[in-house]
Amino acid sequence: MTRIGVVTFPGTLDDRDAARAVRLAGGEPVALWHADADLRGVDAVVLPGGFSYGDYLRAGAISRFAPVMGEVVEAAGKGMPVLGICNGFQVLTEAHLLPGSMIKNDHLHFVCREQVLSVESTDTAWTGEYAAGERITIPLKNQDGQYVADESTLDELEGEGRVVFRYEDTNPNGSRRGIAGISNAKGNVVGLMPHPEHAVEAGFGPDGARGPRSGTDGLRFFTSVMRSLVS
Ligand SMILES: NC(=O)CC[C@H](N)C(=O)O
Repeated sequence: MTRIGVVTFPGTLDDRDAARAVRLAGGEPVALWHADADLRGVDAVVLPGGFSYGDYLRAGAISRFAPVMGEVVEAAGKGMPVLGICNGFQVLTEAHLLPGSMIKNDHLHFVCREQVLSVESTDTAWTGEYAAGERITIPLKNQDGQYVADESTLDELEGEGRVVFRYEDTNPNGSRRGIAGISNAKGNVVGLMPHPEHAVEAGFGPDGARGPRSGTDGLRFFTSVMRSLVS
């Protein structure tokens, strides 16, 4: 069975939902602690959402120095799939596994909504089971969700097909070019602000009466990575 590590930092709050998403997708979740010095032989890693180290200094800025992150950076460099969700995305930018930064939402308020995204790239370890251009609805909840990078970095991301998700219908936080998620050049590392792990079970995720898969648009992140590991 595919073993997917879920990292808990002090202040993480979505680790249990991430572990549950892994289980519902057919994988085995493995709890990793921020102070761990090894990844316990996992096949992939999820950095979940929350307020690691209280978002002090800057969201993700302290977590980046946690012992487990040294292992995650090394494994990611060797091609291990890594997914950063919300605070996890913030950690990935702070750790320089992904370019750019997350700053306060442009309206300066916390945002909590069901967010429509377009899947712009299916060429990553975490999105292979989506259709290019597909619209999905998953929850978004954060205060530091505005993705920023300089123009040349944004052009490079667009040119290399590394914009993985874009906000649809509305830009909820002022992110440059409506970017909701990006990948590294190899496509094994993906970060996004909205939360796929909160939309994995019918009746609990965003509903919207959109048919039989309603509320489960996030599940294919986790089935995609398992498929990418066996193929
Ligand atoms: N949901 C989350 O992971 C929150 C992320 C981060 N602490 C923020 O508020 O921006």
